[in-house]
Amino acid sequence: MDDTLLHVAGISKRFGPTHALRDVTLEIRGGETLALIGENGAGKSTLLKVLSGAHRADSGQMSIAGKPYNPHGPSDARHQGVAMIYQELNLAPDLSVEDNLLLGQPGTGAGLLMRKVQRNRVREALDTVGLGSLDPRANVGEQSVATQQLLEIARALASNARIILFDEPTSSLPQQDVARLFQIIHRLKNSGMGIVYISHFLEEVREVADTYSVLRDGENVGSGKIADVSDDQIVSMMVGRDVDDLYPSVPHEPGDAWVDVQQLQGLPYPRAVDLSLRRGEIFGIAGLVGAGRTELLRALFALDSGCQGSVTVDGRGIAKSVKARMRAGFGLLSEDRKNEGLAQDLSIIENITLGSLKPYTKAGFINLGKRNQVAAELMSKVEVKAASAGQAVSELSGGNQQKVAIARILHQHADILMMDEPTKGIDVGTKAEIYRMMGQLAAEGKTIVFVSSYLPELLAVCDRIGVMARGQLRDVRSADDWTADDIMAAAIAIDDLPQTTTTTGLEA
Ligand SMILES: Nc1ncnc2c1ncn2[C@@H]1O[C@H](COP(=O)(O)OP(=O)(O)OP(=O)(O)O)[C@@H](O)[C@H]1O
Repeated sequence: MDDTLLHVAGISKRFGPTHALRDVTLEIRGGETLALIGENGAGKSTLLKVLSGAHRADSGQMSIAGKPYNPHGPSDARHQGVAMIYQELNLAPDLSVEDNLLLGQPGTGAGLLMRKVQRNRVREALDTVGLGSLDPRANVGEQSVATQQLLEIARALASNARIILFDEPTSSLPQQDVARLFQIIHRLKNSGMGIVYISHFLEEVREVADTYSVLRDGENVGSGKIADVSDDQIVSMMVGRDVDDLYPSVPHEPGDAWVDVQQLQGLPYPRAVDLSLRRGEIFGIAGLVGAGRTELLRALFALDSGCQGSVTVDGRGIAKSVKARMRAGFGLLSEDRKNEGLAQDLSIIENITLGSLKPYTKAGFINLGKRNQVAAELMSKVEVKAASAGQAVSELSGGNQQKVAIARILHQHADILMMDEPTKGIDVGTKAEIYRMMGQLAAEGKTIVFVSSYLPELLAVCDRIGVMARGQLRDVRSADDWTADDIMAAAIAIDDLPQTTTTTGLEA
């Protein structure tokens, strides 16, 4: 018997000159989780948007349990049993849990009996996602990101979804919530639903998925059972060539200590941080979500008023202003690229060069040719995939936006590059390129401060690693003297009870 739940054949989708999907085919059975894998810009999110009714395909056919499926929009897709869980959560923060779960469903506000049926459905959905003790009248805006994500799933269940689509669902979750999410995905799958799951972490893919499909440049390049392929095989399908080293290292020798930080104090984090950084070293910072890692970088960059403490570079005290810190060589890659990082409506070129137009300006005129050439070189260095350098950043895939942000701090010629989760949302092949680039920059004598929640990359790439816990930089050692378990132990302060630990990271 054919137990195909979702069948997708010959789907194509263009955005102007960009062929985001070409003749894509996909199949999911009930009780199966399919991992959708591919480089940044390969078309994964576009495919999920077509499946969830947010985009209309230019051509191709879809069917659910043998019946044609052509959603007119996301709510029509939901009515037909397909729900999408986005990275950015989509609930109404001012409404109650119950109202959110019933939003857009037929019969809301109808008679008492209907209301009772609906309440039961909400209860059941909350139970299934492990939120049975949550008050349905509680306000959604007061819940944590992890709870809101579970509520999104509960909402899909309350609307009788048969197929749930997840677009990098772990990217903003702490590790203990990741484990819970995986349990729930397994539960949904075992109840006969079909799941599609996008992730850049192969460890995650192996943990949740039964089957995989790899997209490259919008085309299917491989599919099958996840147990039948190695990580190397998946990576070479993604990038179209063998990648022999996922953590390439460039020889570099850390030199003298030249940045000295004393008693750096924020409101309330960081707390009395002393730190010494050497030329040509990659200094990693590990820690749990909320431990103050981002705040430490912001304080070093003098972004928040009210910070105390001294920062010297080569023995010179540096004033407490962003301008002074930038002049002294500091550059910051923010984790929050949407709000703080990039101007979404401006082009790639403008985003890369806007911070420092001086090298191209003469008598008040900008030498556009030169500027464009430098931007193009940086784009190819970090391998930004775009229709053209003039394309608006908002039209790029998430990972490619991150690469533009990296190109921008390279353009500033910063000597002390502070990178907050620089590989978040970046595919494995490009991650390797970023590690290589960090090694090259260190070999040129630059200092890199690398905040990451993904322990394998910290351990493989850094010269030294410090662990932050509750605002303090507690323990700094040579990377060779750390293991993943030691880092976890240092990151979890004694009174922060450990729940689940893995060796892959401290958060997703
Ligand atoms: N609204 C849009 N306008 C123009 N181009 C778009 C639009 N949405 C996506 N694209 C392009 O379609 C291609 C596929 O993008 P998509 O977001 O599907 O990639 P992805 O595989 O999800 O990447 P990532 O891993 O970086 O999230 C990219 O080249 C992207 O720039």
